[in-house]
Amino acid sequence: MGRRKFGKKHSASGASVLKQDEGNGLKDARKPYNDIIRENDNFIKYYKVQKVCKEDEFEDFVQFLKTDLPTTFRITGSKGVVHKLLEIVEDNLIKDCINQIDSEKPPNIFPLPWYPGKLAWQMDLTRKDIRRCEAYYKLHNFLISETEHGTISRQEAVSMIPPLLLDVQSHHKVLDMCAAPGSKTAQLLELLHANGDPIPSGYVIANDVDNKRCYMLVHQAKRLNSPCVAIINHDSTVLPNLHSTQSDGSVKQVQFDRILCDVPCSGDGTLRKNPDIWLKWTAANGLNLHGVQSRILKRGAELLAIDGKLVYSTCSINPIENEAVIHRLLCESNGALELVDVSDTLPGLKFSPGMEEWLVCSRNLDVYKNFDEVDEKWRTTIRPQIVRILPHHQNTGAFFVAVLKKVKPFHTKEETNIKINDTDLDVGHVVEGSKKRNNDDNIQHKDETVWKDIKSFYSISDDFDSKCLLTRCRVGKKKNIYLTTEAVRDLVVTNQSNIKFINTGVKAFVRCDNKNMKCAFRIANDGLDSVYPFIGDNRKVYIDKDDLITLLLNDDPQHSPPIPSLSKNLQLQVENLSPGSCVLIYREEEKSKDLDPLVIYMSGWRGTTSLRCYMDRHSTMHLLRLLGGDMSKYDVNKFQKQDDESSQGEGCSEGTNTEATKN
Ligand SMILES: C[S@@+](CC[C@H](N)C(=O)[O-])C[C@H]1O[C@@H](n2cnc3c(N)ncnc32)[C@H](O)[C@@H]1O
Repeated sequence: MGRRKFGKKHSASGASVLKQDEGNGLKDARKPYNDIIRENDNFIKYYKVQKVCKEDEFEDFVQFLKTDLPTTFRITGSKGVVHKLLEIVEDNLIKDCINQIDSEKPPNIFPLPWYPGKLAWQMDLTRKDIRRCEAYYKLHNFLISETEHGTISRQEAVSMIPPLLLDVQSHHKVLDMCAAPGSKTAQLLELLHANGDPIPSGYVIANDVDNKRCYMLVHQAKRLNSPCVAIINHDSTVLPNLHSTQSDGSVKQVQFDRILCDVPCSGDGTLRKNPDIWLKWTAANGLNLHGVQSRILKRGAELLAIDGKLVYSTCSINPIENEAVIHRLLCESNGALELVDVSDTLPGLKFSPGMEEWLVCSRNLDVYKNFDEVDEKWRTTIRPQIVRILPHHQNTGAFFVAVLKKVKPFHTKEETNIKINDTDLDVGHVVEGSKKRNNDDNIQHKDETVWKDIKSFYSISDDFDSKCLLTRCRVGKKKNIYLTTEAVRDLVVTNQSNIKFINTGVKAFVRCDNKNMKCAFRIANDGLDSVYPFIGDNRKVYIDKDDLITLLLNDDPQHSPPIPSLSKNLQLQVENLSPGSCVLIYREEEKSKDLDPLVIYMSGWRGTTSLRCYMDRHSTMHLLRLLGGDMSKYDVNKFQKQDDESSQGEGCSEGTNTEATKN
């Protein structure tokens, strides 16, 4: 969910420009949010005449829109981690906030009733409350470090709904047509990995027309460490067909099992989060976007497999951007698409059914008085399987979701079934932009050597498909080696002449060129969950809680914990381990058969006399939090330590401690 930037053209989408002096005539919309007068007569008039909710609810609807949005977040990760984090939220975080607040009415913090497994939480606090109030500094630190680590996602409640309704399974081919900044892409990826499979056979292709915004997707994908994602940069209205190689070597057009069309919209459902929209709202915004929204949806329907599901969503309240778009496609599809009734899918979610009638108004709010004047396509009734969420239903933003199922072919373009030469990309490259791949035998040869060294040093099992390792450049020393899946690699290789791939793969190995190690690459934390099952026992070290906490508390690369300072068990394990990269494994003792134990894999380094783990600051905080270790060194109260704030920076990267390899 999201909306176009203020006053920004969206040329590629063909959508019109939102001008600064639109709306209620105020020229300078760049006011501090506090100073914005949350009123717009045209907005009120328009939605009254559209009968967007029952008459007796209208006042509530408007009042809720005028208040700030509560904060929400989702918990994600392996089952063991999720269970632990839930415990921390319920037992520590909430109590902490309540105890700290010097008020009779502490903030309400509760799990969203409709989100499965208590994994999404809402608190009646705005982002600003949390940032500015000292009592919430631990909560603020929690939100920042867990977000950066990838174990929570701060996402608006209503924006969590479309991926849930898509019902993604680990084998699904999923397309996210308008993906940036990527909160829903992240959720789709989580669902793909939900059954615990570190390398699912399905994938998510995340597309956005805006090249810069595609890099927001890169950041999201990096947080989640999935090898099953590729980011592409196209106008969805004319998204080229993608092809994949079949088992018989032929190449066939990809038909997606699941498609998300979270289209660009006027965004008036986000008024609580973006009050500047009050200043520039006009009825024209929705009208101008209807065309591009319809074209994106239609292209999505073309790319959908038979029996596949497509979710169309907007954060707009306007029926012209919502029901009218769905209605238009249903009319054109000649029975190929059906609306799916999702009204019972998320018990506990309050919503209104889709609108059955709507009006077309001009920019000046001239409503078509004589209904005969209105084109047929605007006025037919739509069945109410659609989910419409308004802010007063359950104190959220406003949102629109419709789920479509394809039951027979629709606008089929000729299916291509072409033979191509199988491109043998042993250690290939991550494609940046539309650069074409050219063969370079020398590099292939060198890469084979690199792979041989890695395979032998880590005793990597023969089941591991080294073709799925990619590098970013074809010439010179490779810095990082990325892991992708067979299916994603095939897509990159097969489509690189007509698809602009921005990024794919998760970092699996990092060059470290240390004279003490017999391999030039160390293991990266990012891809460890996927690579771990293939690593031999010779580089695995099992670590207990106390030793792990000792390692995590050490942040001085020049003085890593000396081996004799660690437990006897650990000393014995590393005694015969040659210097270099290793995997540290922590396994919590099983408390109950019903609960998955906490298991953590980390990239470690056995120095000549010391042992350490590679962890950035946020991941260190995350692990200490899970282990119940002393966090005082990192869980800084910025109100007491204002001067240190910049040095507590939020952008550390793995291996802040690159010097560690010298120990
Ligand atoms: C509502 S936002 C998507 C929010 C995103 N799904 C999320 O959950 O974070 C709409 C996105 O559509 C992109 N967009 C606009 N026109 C497009 C087009 N014709 N093709 C593809 N993407 C487009 C915009 O750049 C913007 O990032």
